Amino acid sequence: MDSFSLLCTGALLAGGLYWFVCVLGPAEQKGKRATDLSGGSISAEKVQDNYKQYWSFFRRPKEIETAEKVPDFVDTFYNLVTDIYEWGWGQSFHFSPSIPGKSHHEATRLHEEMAVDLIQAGPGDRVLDVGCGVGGPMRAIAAHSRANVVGITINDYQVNRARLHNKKASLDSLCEVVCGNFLNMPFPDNSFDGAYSIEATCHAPKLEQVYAEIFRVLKPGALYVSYEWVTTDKYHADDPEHVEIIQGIERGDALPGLRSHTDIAETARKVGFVVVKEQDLAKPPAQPWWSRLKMGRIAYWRNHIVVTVLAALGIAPKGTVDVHEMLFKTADYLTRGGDSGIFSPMHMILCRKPNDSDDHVQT
Ligand SMILES: C=C(CC[C@@H](C)[C@H]1CC[C@H]2C3=CC[C@H]4[C@H](C)[C@@H](O)CC[C@]4(C)[C@H]3CC[C@]12C)C(C)C
Ligand SMILES: C[S@@+](CC[C@H](N)C(=O)[O-])C[C@H]1O[C@@H](n2cnc3c(N)ncnc32)[C@H](O)[C@@H]1O
Repeated sequence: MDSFSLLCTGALLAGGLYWFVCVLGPAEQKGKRATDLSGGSISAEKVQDNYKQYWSFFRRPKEIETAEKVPDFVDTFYNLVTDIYEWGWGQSFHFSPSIPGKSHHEATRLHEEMAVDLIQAGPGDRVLDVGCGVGGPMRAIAAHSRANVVGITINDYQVNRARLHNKKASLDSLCEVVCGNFLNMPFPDNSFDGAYSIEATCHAPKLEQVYAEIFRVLKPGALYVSYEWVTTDKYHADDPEHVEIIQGIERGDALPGLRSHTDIAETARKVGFVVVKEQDLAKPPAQPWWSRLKMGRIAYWRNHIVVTVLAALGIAPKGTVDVHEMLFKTADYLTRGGDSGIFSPMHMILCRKPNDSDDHVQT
């Protein structure tokens, strides 16, 4: 073999190795492998139909307004996206402000730890994670605070993923996961010492309903913190570009309608909470939360090729390509929402359930 052929063979082998390790391997550190992408609890042959069903909610707006149908629609969404999220983003399904000198992973963890620090939970406390996903935040929070965390999610595929990850991380003695609807939780009144929700209550058709449920299960005096998805004071409903961005975010993220930042504290007070603090964590001096989305663009193209090849080979379900394309477009709407400042995924509200002895004057 002459040296040119040797060079070509070497280059081919290196390229193949790169493809195997970087392309077919997890897109995100500790994520899922592309070859394991599934439709969650939906069988492979039904993924495409379920994707069409998901979109039909938006074609018939009356249907999405029917509040009782929203949890099923959200459940379908998470069957479709959970594996892709884990593969391309990791085990925490939320944003966090970028922190110079820190990795995405570290910034995510700090954002999660801040939630449990705000509700002042510690060893022996029983804390509720409202809309827990596959449990990335739950594990970080349990490890940081040593509190017992109980997570609830509507999606049974996520329950199994979260339990598996809890076991692997040796945190299953502190972390428990329940499948259920956060609008009607299977927990007794006054049974938690604290609660948090990270980018999850935006899926509730009526915020009042989920806040009232959280209020019910908290012990008097307990704290609750939420990171809410909202439109900011820069959003103008009469600007067609603003409307296009917000509708794009709603469609690509299974949202029954984004709320205004002004609705959050008002709703919390309405159900009986005392509002301790409210702050949009996306506002400067915080660094952009959407820079991670922007930086990932090349990887999304690569992922698109991987998903297309795997679906063509029958390794990934057919509809995976459509779901991936939807997420691709959603990433763009979210980036535009961040760049324009009309949208925030981290409007933080810290609330307290009053003690029975408190006078009920709202702060
Ligand atoms: C809180 C919610 C989810 C927020 C984010 C975790 C997800 C929102 C958009 C998602 C993604 C967009 C682009 C995908 C990309 C095309 C793919 O190749 C790899 C995965 C993505 C990066 C994916 C990851 C998760 C998001 C950033 C909502 C639902 C309330
Ligand atoms: C974007 S994910 C965030 C997950 C998690 N908080 C995290 O940051 O990784 C939203 C979560 O809310 C859950 N969810 C949405 N609607 C729900 C409902 N009605 N009842 C219970 N969980 C729900 C979803 O199943 C999903 O786990």
